[in-house]
Amino acid sequence: MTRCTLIGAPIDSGQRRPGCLMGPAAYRVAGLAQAISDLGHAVEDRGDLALPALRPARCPNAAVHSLPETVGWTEALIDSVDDALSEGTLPIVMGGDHSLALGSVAGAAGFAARKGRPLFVLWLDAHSDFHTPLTTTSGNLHGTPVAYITGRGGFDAFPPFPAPVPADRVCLYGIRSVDPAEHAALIDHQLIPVDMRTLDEEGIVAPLRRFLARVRAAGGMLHVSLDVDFLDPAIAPAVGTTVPGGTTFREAHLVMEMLHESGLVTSLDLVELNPFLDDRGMTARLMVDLVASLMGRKVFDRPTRSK
Ligand SMILES: NC(=[NH2+])NCCC[C@H](N)C(=O)O
Ligand SMILES: [Mn+2]
Ligand SMILES: [Mn+2]
Repeated sequence: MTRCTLIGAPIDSGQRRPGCLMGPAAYRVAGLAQAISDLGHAVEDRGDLALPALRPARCPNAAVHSLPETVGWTEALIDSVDDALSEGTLPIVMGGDHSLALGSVAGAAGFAARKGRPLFVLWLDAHSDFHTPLTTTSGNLHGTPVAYITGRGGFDAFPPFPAPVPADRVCLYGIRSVDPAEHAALIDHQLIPVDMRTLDEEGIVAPLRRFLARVRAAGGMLHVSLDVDFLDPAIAPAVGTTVPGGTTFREAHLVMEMLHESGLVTSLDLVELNPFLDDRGMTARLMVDLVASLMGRKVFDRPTRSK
């Protein structure tokens, strides 16, 4: 039995297409808490975070937008994720765009540092999100958390990242859209993504097994950040940054089932769901279903619907 804390993060400011702020509501409507408690776990929904009073923040890159909001959300998430971990629970952050991971991973990193445990990050995404505020050309800060997590510069407006995560403890999984500046920086940091080509060749299991073995051997904590666009847009249309060629239903579930069996996951983000773009809730429901697999639902536990 795991105790889970649901944290609503109604955040839209990391990109330009409105709708992600409805994410937490969609997860509640799709029955996230029930799906987890049906598996025998305890769940507490803390409701939605509020944006703290904004302080001015500036960035030399004129493309960057919504910096004060993003800094504010980052601060709120650092505290709520750290609190949930300190209470011995598994925080599940219901986003909200991926900029929320600036705060959720920083909160997990602060906690891990106090416990003297290494933090590992599994980034399930079509994108590497490795821009800094200085290199992004879209100006959308949801494309930057992996740079913040690994301690790259350019985040002067943000709280200093507690104990930056070395690049070799970050596993980018399912990647198939990387901007030129990100690509150069990935090479620089020797951060080799497990891209879709690799998954095509090796299968979804082997690279994940290798990573999880390293987390276990190090006695690490594991933060999982699940971006809706990790999934193929055919099965998960409710996202503003679709890229064809994503993971299938079974590949994604297999990842979640392996994560469950590993027993290593200590915090989780659900990001980029834009319910405004959904098709009768199919993406929200799939995300809830994936969380259920992560929390212990087995492949046999599926009902057959007649008609
Ligand atoms: N979390 C995401 N969906 N990120 C998409 C980022 C796309 C692109 N690399 C950008 O920086 O604008
Ligand atoms: Mn992302
Ligand atoms: Mn993405």
